[in-house]
Amino acid sequence: MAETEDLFSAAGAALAGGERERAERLYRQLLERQPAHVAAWRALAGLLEAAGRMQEAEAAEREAARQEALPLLDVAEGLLARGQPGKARSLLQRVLALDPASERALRLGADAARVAGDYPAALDHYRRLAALRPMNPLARAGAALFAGEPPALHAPGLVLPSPFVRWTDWLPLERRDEVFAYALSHRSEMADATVWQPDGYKAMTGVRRASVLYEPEPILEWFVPLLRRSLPEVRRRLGMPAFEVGRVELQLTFHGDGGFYDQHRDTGWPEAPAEETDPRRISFVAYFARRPRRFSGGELLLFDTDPRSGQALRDGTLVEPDDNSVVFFPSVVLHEVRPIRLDSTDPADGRITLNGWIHDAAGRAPDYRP
Ligand SMILES: O=C(O)CCC(=O)C(=O)O
Ligand SMILES: [Fe+2]
Repeated sequence: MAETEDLFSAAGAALAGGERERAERLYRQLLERQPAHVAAWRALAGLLEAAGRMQEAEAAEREAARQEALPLLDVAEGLLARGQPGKARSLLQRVLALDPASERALRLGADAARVAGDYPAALDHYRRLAALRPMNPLARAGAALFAGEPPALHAPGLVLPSPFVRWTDWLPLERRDEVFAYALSHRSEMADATVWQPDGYKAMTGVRRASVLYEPEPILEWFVPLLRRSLPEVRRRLGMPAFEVGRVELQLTFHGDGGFYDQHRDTGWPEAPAEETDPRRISFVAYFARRPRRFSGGELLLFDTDPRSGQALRDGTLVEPDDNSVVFFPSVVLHEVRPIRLDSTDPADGRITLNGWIHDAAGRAPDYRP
């Protein structure tokens, strides 16, 4: 280190003494030893510019910016891993201002935007990555997903954002109001939500806290046909092969203050018997809430999954539980409901969903993995 600083001073002195060639040689020597020396790159860039060697000067300036951005990328990645996407995003904006071609900043920026539920920003980052690396599978998959297009490619083995389809302002308003009113008038009939255990379904408040009303008849009648009509488009965008639709499970679910559902997949938690959940292909959740929402939290998180281990690698994509929005995702995708905070006991202030699963009539274990 001391040696490089000596070189830096010597180069500066040479420059001040008008010995441009010697200064250049010294800066280059220094940078060979310490390529991360931002000030040396900048000094070299200035020297080259003064000599009219514009292309070389620009290259040195770009390298200075790239080297300045590198440590910020590590910090941003750490912030993201510690659940601070907001801070990570502002840092990454700085990095991209310095070095617009930083693939790592674009990847991290897309991750940070996804986990903040900012899909337009995620799309923008994937598109910029795709412009730099047109064949990069992550760039192509991310750009297609957030543009609402079918998956661009089949890339088994890669960790890609889990596919989903989300629509806002989904139901006609009368239908939206009908569900909301039905949920409120049947609130007292809802039972504690359960999860599967080897000795049967159990309420386990350390894993899931919610109330459920199974198969709400008057809603089923029109809701299930509506789902069926949406299915071709949903399947297309999930890149899911056609299957013969079997049963559709439907439930009305309520989350109040403290409600949540830990990480799980709807095809079994941690391992449900095949006959219980194997036929589930597509999970759907339609959200109902007061506008503006009175509760905070309660977002759905779709994890990025390592296809080899089946474990969640990253928080993935956040889905806001906006009133009258709906989300569809493959039932094999790992997900969770983040804790809900609410300082009211009025059920109308809570998080109401119509959620369930579309079955494959053949009922086999899924041959589809996202
Ligand atoms: O309420 C949600 O957003 C998801 C619910 C869920 O994961 C489930 O019921 O299996
Ligand atoms: Fe689920």
